[in-house]
Amino acid sequence: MSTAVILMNLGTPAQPTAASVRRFLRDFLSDPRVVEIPRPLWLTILNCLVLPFRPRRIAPAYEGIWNRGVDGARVAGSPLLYYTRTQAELLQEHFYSNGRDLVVEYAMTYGGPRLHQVVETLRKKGIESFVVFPLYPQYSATTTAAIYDQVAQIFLKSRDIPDISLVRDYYHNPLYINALANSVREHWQKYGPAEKLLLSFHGIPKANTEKGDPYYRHCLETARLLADQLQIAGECWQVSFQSRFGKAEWLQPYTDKTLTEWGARGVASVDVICPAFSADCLETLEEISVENRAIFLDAGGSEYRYIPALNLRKDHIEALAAVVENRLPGPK
Ligand SMILES: C=CC1=C(C)c2cc3[nH]c(cc4nc(cc5[nH]c(cc1n2)c(C)c5CCC(=O)O)C(CCC(=O)O)=C4C)c(C)c3C=C
Ligand SMILES: [Fe+2]
Ligand SMILES: [Fe+2]
Repeated sequence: MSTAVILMNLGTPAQPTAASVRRFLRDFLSDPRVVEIPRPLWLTILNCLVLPFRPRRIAPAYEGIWNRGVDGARVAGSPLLYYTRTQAELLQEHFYSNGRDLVVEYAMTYGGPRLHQVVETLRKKGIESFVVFPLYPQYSATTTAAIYDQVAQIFLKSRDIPDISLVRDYYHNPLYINALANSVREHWQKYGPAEKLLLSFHGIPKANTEKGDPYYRHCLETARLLADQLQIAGECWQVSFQSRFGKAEWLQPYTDKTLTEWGARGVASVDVICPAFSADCLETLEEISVENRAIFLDAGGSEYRYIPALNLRKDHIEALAAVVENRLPGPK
């Protein structure tokens, strides 16, 4: 039976323009998995307060990262799209060279390419079995479950549903933790370790955790496993949460507040890693590498270094391959 792996990530605007960002945000923020405020109220806020203003504010930030990957490397268009597409190509090469007859494609939850289009094209090519792989190591209903919903929606009216396997999470996968640890060690070899290592995860509303979303627990477990592997003392590292949106309380401690406190308290140098992002994107290349750097330096810090996402690292592609292999029938 021919099998396809579909790597999935969040999605990104088609262009770094206000019109394009508006289209993307409308699609993304209309998903009830992403914002759980009661529908009529949220749609009013979205249409009257968010979509008329946020795209114009965010478009310049997208402009700033467009065609530029980590360390200023030239990439085509949106870094998130570039890294996801190239991850799919590298994973395809990995399987070819290991004699595995698997097709690897990619899709985005919002924007494009859409999952339903990718699935349709693959089915026309005779694919009968799918591994849908959200590139979110830590499960959250706001991200991973949104992809499960799309899979269910695609086959809602089908009689003959193909074999589908969905990867729920890989926050404690040893190869993923190992790739993170290697990336930190290589960074330390280049620059020497900073006084503190900040593990900044994308936030979600605190209420989601209270209602049972395991994301917070998954983040803490990834952090503990990484710190164990790096053998760093408790006072040298901390978890924080970035990218909050709206007025409600999100998971704490917040990344920007933590950096302000550290700068003011005399912490001179900090390394920042973002383990929830499998690819560099707006939230790492702009929010972490530019905005939060300025916050730390303004607060009194002197050295701020961002450790890139795992992106196209060989050990990352091998970790993704291992997660896929676990989903396939046959000897492991
Ligand atoms: C409104 C609520 C949001 C939740 C909940 C949320 C969860 C969440 N997001 C990611 C990963 C990414 N988010 C990205 C951008 C982004 N996220 C939100 C809002 C929420 N995210 C917005 C509004 C945006 C767009 C930018 C902005 O307007 O500020 C991205 C980057 C996209 C890109 O184009 O580069 C990623 C990736 C995770 C992992 C997560 C929950 C665990
Ligand atoms: Fe987000
Ligand atoms: Fe952000």
